Amino acid sequence: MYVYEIIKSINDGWISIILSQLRAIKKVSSSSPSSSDKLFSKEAIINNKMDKSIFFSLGTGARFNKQKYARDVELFKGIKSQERDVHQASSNLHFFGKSDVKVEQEKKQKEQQKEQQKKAAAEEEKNKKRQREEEKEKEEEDEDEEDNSQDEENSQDEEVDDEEEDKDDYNESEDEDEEDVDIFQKKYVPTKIKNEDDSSDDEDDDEDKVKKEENGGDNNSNGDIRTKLNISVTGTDIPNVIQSFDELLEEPYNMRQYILKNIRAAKYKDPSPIQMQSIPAIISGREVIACAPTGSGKTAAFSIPILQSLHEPKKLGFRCVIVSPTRELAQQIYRNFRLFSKGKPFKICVLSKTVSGDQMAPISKNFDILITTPQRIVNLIQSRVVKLNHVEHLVFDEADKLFDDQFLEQVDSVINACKNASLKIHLFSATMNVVVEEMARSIMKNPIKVLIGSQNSASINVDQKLLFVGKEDGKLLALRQLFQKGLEPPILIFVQSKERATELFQELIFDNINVDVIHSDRTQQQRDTIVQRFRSGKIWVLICTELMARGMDFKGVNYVINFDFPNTIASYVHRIGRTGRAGRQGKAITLYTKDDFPMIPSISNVIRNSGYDTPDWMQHLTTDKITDGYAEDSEVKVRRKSVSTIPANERWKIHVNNKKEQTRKQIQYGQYNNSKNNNNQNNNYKGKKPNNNGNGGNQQNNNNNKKPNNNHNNKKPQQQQQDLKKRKFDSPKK
Ligand SMILES: Nc1ncnc2c1ncn2[C@@H]1O[C@H](COP(=O)(O)OP(=O)(O)OP(=O)(O)O)[C@@H](O)[C@H]1O
Repeated sequence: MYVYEIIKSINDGWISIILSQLRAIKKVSSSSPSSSDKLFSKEAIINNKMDKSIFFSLGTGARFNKQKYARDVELFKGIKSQERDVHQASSNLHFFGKSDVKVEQEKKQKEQQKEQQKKAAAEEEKNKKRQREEEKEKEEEDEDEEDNSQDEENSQDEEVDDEEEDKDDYNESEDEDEEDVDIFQKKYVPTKIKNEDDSSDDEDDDEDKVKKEENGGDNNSNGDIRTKLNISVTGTDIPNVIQSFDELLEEPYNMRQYILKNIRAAKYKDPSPIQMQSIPAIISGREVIACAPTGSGKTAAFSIPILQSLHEPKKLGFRCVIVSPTRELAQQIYRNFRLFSKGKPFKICVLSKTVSGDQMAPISKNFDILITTPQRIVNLIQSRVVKLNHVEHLVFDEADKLFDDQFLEQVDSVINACKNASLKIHLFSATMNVVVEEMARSIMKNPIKVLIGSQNSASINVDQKLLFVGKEDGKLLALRQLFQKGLEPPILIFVQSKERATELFQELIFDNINVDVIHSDRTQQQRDTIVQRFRSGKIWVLICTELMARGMDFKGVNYVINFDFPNTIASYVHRIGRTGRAGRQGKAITLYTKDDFPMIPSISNVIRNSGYDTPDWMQHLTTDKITDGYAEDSEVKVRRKSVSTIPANERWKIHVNNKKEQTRKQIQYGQYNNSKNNNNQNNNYKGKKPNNNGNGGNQQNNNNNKKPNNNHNNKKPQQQQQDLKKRKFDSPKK
């Protein structure tokens, strides 16, 4: 061993070290005369007793006296060829020294090994912890079981009704997995393309700089992640982002096992950027203003941490209130809470018109979580049926809409009714404006603002196109042409008003399109049925108003068509956000006429900011009334000519003749019986390509069922016609 140290020392020219090594040899030799030999003996190597470090110490360029040490070389060669295991032992040894690269590789390998060992130990520790937690959970569950069965008996009809939908939720998640949808965080929001005239952008940038400074800069690893994923945060003492849901099991979050189990069951692999920052913030007891693109998982970003923070069901009365602008969205949020609270008997309720104050009064104390529209809760507050003294979390989903004039007074009443000193207020939306934010900040305590991407931007997953159709009459023609080219359902078509929705429905139903219409004049039951049928693929094309623009999470919508141009930028962003959700791709086509020119520059800007192209002239269009789409007076309401083209009775005749013709053709080609046998499949578009006959791929479907696919399905044609006329007559009352 010492011989090699000496060689190395010679090589390095360190005489003094040589002397000391020689002294050492002398010492060793005197104590054990043959020790030097032993070091290189076959046995020593076989038993791997040799101190390998000696070989590692020979660096590149060590001039080894091969002649002198030929014996050792031969010995090594011999051992390599003779002994397999020795071969292995000796393979770690580099007799003739190693290149720097090899040394480096060795080092890295060692480090990796160490790292792996460390990870394995950590993993083991984690598993142990998980096991302990699970055991604890099990004990808790056993305790809860008694409560649970009692709670089930008391639970609201609504909850039972929604059981079916809950199942759908899980199925939908599985679909998602099948498609292998990429997690959202891998996507990056493209760099904002600046409009020279857009001074507000510059202001935003300045503001961003200030925010980053407030946030202590982006120099740490958290800062890197935030920068990479376009997460901007403002506020003080901002908790770190989480990069996996598993991190929530650890300190300081100590997430309950059952929640994580539910997250896994929902097939959420990784948190989305808004979840990465909002979940730790809310669990840490902070108030949050969250602004993130449509379909980026905001609902889970508040429901998961709130469930963790509520800890256990308590019969104190509502401890969490979620306010949403529409009943449909409230139902959806309710399902989300149910999904993540499975296994814990939290009592969750959605307030609807059918739940009267009398019904609510005796049971309100049993509930933990309330999801409601503003008017419903205000009614109960005013009639003193519910008390909100114990509310710990108050969430305004679609906050900018709720803080709008339409709801502001009601929102104010709700805030005033929440008297708990430790109340936390949270605001969530894909769009936010300065006025709302300022208003909210005045009632919030040291909130953290989380912004994903740039404010008020459209989802980058939606391919957006603007389509000029000349005059109002051109819209229907353009729509029919689009259908003829083949649009893959499900499709959402947005129009400006209930009346226009009905008119368009009446046009399309006679084109044999599997279409239905939803707006606020339809009954609650009709609305529920339509939403469910659209979700399950029984309706392929859904005509709707702003009622469906915000929050609705219909998985897999392929197209959003803005038949009527949206009135505001926020409306545009939310409408087209019904597609391209959870990392999927979607398409949006917006029809426009000359009347819509005032909104073109700002919408064109939004499209460009999300990474899609628009013609240059749109940026420079000057009209009498250019708007920025956010100020109260900026809403552009265009008076539009009726959608209807021909009188209803004429349309009916055409429809009946078409039907007859189609049936005749099918019988002629022997398709009728075959398609009848496939009746069940026809209710679902999944896996089918649209045909090119202008009916959205539903010709067979309609024929087989012998009825149009709308809510008149079970009625006779004459009855349908009467209903249609009645509806047309009824609908103008707003
Ligand atoms: N971490 C995740 N992994 C996979 N899917 C997720 C994750 N978080 C949420 N989702 C799914 O993404 C979809 C959109 O979520 P959500 O409805 O909460 O979006 P949103 O941001 O509230 O959209 P909007 O602004 O339109 O209301 C849902 O189907 C939800 O199940």
